[in-house]
Amino acid sequence: MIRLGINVDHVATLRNARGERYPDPVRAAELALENGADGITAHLREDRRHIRDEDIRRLRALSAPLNFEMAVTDEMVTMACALKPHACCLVPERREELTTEGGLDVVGLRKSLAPHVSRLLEAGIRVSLFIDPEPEAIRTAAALGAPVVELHTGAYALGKEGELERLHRAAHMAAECGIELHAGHGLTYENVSPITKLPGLKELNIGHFLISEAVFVGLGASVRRMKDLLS
Ligand SMILES: CC(=O)[C@@H](O)[C@H](O)COP(=O)(O)O
Ligand SMILES: NCC(=O)COP(=O)(O)O
Repeated sequence: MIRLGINVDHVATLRNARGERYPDPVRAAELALENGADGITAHLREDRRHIRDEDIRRLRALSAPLNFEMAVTDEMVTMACALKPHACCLVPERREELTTEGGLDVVGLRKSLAPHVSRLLEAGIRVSLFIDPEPEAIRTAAALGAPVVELHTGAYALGKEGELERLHRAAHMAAECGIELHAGHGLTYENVSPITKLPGLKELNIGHFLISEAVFVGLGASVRRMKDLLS
């Protein structure tokens, strides 16, 4: 069974558009969980463009697993070690990016990543590295002691040639390295099914499309339909 993590970032985007207190990402998380979500993902960006610190604290108070997405900085690692979410997913961030454009450069940043990964693991937090589907990145993630990798499916979602095959090769490498396989970014009802066929896939994190779909059908229905596609 593939677990479904619902990313509530863009509920916060809508809230922040007017500086109001609604729609509340925590209420969205509760509704998603009532409708089949297995966990909640939220990305506290350094620029706080959507999820804010208080959102993360309130999401952590829910009984469901929180996958805290964050950049690899002292600020975020310290916050994560204090909050102790179920999981942290380490992602790259560039201020000017519209959305997460690529995976974390675990090969190039291996030396600087190592102490942060160790610190999070020592705090009892499951560490996931958000990477492009590259064999060397997976081997490096395993060498860093990360128990999970989340493959960036953005290029696949944009229809880039050969991406699904690339993801399959990466999935086989993750199995060889004994590292748990997750995936996410840009997934929709239309493109998710081939991703569910990745060998060993345990979790998908999906947000933007489902929050967008919720505008028309409601969040409960939006989540339930995706959950059905994963079963
Ligand atoms: C890491 C990832 O793919 C998602 O969390 C994505 O970053 C959502 O946040 P943005 O929409 O701000 O990119
Ligand atoms: N890590 C992927 C995620 O959390 C959600 O990405 P998206 O579905 O909002 O593109």
